[in-house]
Amino acid sequence: MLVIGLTGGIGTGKSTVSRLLSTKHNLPIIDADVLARDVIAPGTSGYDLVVKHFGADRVVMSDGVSLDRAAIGDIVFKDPEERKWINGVVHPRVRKAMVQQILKYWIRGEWAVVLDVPLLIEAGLWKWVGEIVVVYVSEKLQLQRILDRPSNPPLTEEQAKARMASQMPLATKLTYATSVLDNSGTLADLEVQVDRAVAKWKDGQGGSSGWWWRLCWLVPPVGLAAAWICLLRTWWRSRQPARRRSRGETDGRGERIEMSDLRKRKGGARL
Ligand SMILES: CC(C)(COP(=O)(O)OP(=O)(O)OC[C@H]1O[C@@H](n2cnc3c(N)ncnc32)[C@H](O)[C@@H]1O)[C@@H](O)C(=O)NCCC(=O)NCCS
Ligand SMILES: Nc1ncnc2c1ncn2[C@@H]1O[C@H](COP(=O)(O)OP(=O)(O)OP(=O)(O)O)[C@@H](O)[C@H]1O
Repeated sequence: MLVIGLTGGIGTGKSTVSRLLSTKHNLPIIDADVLARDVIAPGTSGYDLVVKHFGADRVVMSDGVSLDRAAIGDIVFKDPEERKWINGVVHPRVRKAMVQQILKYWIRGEWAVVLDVPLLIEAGLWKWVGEIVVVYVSEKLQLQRILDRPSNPPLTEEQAKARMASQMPLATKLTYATSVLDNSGTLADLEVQVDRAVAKWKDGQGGSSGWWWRLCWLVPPVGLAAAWICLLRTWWRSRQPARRRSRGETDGRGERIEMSDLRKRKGGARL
């Protein structure tokens, strides 16, 4: 089963792409935002921790039970330490729920599953998926779409900018991508790109017969070996010097490669 990691920035169009993948292409979707709500819903250990940490007077609504998500958002998107704290509560629980759902879809014999995770790269989950799809728009359009989106209560420009700033820049996320969906155009433009991406993934899984994923499913040792190869390939691609440089990594190895590139260009002159 191909595990597709779908990511991007807040408001770049991940849910819009998920909807297309689910309704048009029948792919199962695991939505991290939904799981992140479930794991701090009333009655969970996550809820108790959040209420105890932030204080019921700040984050519980007037009904005495429901969490005031806007109030929590105002705290955590302004304060990196508080964001780190809530991530520490939510992320391990979301990861566990995701693994359970992936297993469920694998047992069902699905050929692929989509993980819609806004923080796929930030949280390091990109290492565990076979495809990394980044939904991209410019920062200007991103802000515009967040502000235009119907939400209750609507986000102010300041709140939207605080959320954007709390995430890794989209340009850096692009350097991890195995597929990029440019959502700067119309919904029809996006749909064409989604169709093309699905066709590519299907090809990789054995085309219309799906012989390859069926073999992996029916013979688990083959499936396991294929999964390891797939993870190694994702990891290897991410180590490529060009990708590392473009996301600003300047460790020794990257610098040496740049220097040797320069040497070649200068006809071997000493630098
Ligand atoms: C702070 C909370 C309560 C605000 O809830 P609210 O309903 O207003 O927003 P919602 O959950 O729908 O998130 C909207 C978007 O905000 C961005 N976002 C959410 N949490 C984070 C975070 N910790 N860091 C950066 N961006 C985030 C994502 O792009 C997400 O799609 C909520 O976002 C939360 O619990 N966040 C911490 C857990 C988390 O990281 N969730 C993201 C998926 S794992
Ligand atoms: N191509 C498009 N043209 C116009 N509007 C769009 C397009 N794609 C998405 N939108 C709109 O932009 C807004 C943000 O899209 P969406 O909710 O899919 O983003 P998201 O990445 O899932 O956001 P979040 O990180 O908050 O979950 C929505 O109101 C959506 O309808």
